[in-house]
Amino acid sequence: MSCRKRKNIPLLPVVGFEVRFEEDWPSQAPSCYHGPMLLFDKYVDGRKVETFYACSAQREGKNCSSKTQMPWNHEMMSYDDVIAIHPTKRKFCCQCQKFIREDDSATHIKHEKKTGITNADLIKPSLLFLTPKENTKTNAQYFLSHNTISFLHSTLKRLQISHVVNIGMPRLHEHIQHEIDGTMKSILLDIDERFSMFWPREKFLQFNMFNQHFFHDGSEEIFDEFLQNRSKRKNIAVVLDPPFGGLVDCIVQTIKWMSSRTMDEVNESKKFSIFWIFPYFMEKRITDNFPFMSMLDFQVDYDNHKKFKNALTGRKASPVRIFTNVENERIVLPGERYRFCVPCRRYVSVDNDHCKLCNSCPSKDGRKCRHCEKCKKCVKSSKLHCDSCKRCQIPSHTCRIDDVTTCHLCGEGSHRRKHCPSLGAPPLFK
Ligand SMILES: C[S@+](CC[C@H](N)C(=O)[O-])C[C@H]1O[C@@H](n2cnc3c(N)ncnc32)[C@H](O)[C@@H]1O
Ligand SMILES: [Zn+2]
Ligand SMILES: [Zn+2]
Ligand SMILES: [Zn+2]
Ligand SMILES: [Zn+2]
Ligand SMILES: [Zn+2]
Ligand SMILES: [Zn+2]
Repeated sequence: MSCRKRKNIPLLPVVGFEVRFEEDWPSQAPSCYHGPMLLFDKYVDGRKVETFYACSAQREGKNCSSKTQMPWNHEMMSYDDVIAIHPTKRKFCCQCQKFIREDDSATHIKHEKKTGITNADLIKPSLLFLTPKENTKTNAQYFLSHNTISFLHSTLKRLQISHVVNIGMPRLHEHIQHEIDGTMKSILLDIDERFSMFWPREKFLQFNMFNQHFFHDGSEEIFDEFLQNRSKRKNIAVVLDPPFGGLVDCIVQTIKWMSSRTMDEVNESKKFSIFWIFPYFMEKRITDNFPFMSMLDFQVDYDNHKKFKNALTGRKASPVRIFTNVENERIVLPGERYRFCVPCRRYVSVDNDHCKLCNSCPSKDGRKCRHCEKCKKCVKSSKLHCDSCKRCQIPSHTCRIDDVTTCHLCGEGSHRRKHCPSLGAPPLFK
């Protein structure tokens, strides 16, 4: 194949940020409303140019304006307040996203409201009440589809999990609460304070997963009580669905922190099952930190995420996967879209053909692969081998001397370091 050669393309500086966890962090760090700030190193073309503290939650970087409590927090009723009101008298203002007190009705006269709210309704906040905060970079609040939730739930059941820590996973938490037998216990850790109107403190703690900060006194004790092995044996799982713009290193820290909190009497950190929802192209970043984790072929989808739809619906295939430390052969991927690969000992997508030469089912993005003799590995079937680039490329590519189209952070070819999702840039299909 011949390729167009273009030289002298001006190269833009490659800017990147890395978070640094010092020994004495967080005690030395300044704080904002979201807890201790993170220490960032800024790199331009691989050279460190600046070191600064920034808010851990607001991915807009340094400009966290929320030094104190959000003003409307004070007006929000607590779960205890809500539950004390008779169901026929409960009123929720959809526009203001809060329950209304009798004497405050006038303010909301023109707003859309829900009334006659039963206790059964209250355990479905994300399904019935809350408008996803999807536009703010801080929240990236997309709710997982029913299909994905059922898969996660049946997997937890099959693994005989007794206690589930849901970090940024409101839908799964709700789903577990619906269980009739109620044998599985679950707690939600999320930064969205609106959940405190729907759950008692034993079931919801306002928490920042990027710096392990709890927003209210007494939360740590509640969390430890949930985790720790008293007399009964607990089989714990942590399920995380972080905003994709979040930093991998911070989530890694949070998992290590969880591990240190599950110490049992003999001072040994108890093993727990991890399910971390993240895009497939972050695989290397995750497995570099946690070599014991692997990526499932299951495609995760969201209800309100226009870009990440299930392949079955004919819309764009989801790039979102689940990373886990559980042996893959114990996780049964459901339905006709998946099959069990005997040599790989794991379930894979039916399109992910086993390659005898690579000895794996190599597809990452759900699309078919082809083995390239020259590259000595499987590549996306849409690519052809380019002799100038010495690797397989899309046919329309431009050969370049420097491989500037590969991201230095995650190694993915679709963006540069500057646009890497791990740095807070909107990640996909730009
Ligand atoms: C379920 S959504 C999933 C978003 C999806 N991974 C994406 O980026 O498109 C993320 C959840 O995490 C919560 N969340 C966002 N930032 C958080 C933080 N710093 N700490 C804890 N929870 C957070 C949101 O409120 C939301 O419920
Ligand atoms: Zn902040
Ligand atoms: Zn209102
Ligand atoms: Zn295979
Ligand atoms: Zn191959
Ligand atoms: Zn090739
Ligand atoms: Zn080329």
